[in-house]
Amino acid sequence: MDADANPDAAKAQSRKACLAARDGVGRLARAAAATRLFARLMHLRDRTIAGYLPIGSEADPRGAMRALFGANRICVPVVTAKGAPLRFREWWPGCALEEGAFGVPVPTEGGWRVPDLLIVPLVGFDADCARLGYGGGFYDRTLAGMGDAQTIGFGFEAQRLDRVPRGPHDVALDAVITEAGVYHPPASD
Ligand SMILES: Nc1nc2c(c(=O)[nH]1)N(C=O)[C@@H](CNc1ccc(C(=O)N[C@@H](CCC(=O)O)C(=O)O)cc1)CN2
Ligand SMILES: Nc1ncnc2c1ncn2[C@@H]1O[C@H](COP(=O)(O)OP(=O)(O)OP(=O)(O)O)[C@@H](O)[C@H]1O
Repeated sequence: MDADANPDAAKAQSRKACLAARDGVGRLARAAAATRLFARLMHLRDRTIAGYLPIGSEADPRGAMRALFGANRICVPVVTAKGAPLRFREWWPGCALEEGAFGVPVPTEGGWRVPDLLIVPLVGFDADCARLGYGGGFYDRTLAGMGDAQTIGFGFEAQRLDRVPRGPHDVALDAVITEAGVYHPPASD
């Protein structure tokens, strides 16, 4: 099968494999990934940074979110409607949360923010920084409308595919951080 000709079917297959691999990631790799994310972002000041509140076996960015809070504004994604871009609500350490769409925790109060940097959860990725998500298209729709915001995928080596099947809407990330290092997309020129 030509994966790019039928990306939705190819993605569904890859998604299962990536989620199973992610479920198997151990504590050491999880701690190492979190440390790398923090090391990469700790210099930031006066930014509006979208983190996320992890579900299932996702890499946990909350340590970096807590550390970045204070010198930066932190927000997290909220699904407001199917087929709509995500919106981002202010988050702070210990803020009250409730269960939102798809079982994702969301803050109960706080203003809406427009992030200039997004830490993006991954189901899978490849070395060119193509991303595979849960399949709702939420991040693709969101990033399509965000202009020059910086995007950093966060996950584990176990989630790396040889090549993520490309769909017409897919937006490549500016970097992917895992426990092993940082990936950047190939230069476009
Ligand atoms: N932590 C986190 N927050 C996020 C996302 C995400 O991927 N991760 N999203 C990214 O778009 C949006 C929520 N969209 C989602 C769309 C589908 C599923 C989903 O299919 N979940 C699986 C099982 C989840 C698990 O691992 O426990 C399911 O419902 O079967 C999850 C989130 C916004 N917030
Ligand atoms: N910008 C967009 N406009 C319209 N449809 C889109 C857009 N982005 C994605 N879609 C559609 O949404 C569906 C899911 O897309 P895709 O499989 O790429 O999601 P994903 O990136 O894995 O998931 P997510 O972004 O929610 O984590 C596809 O059918 C795709 O065509």
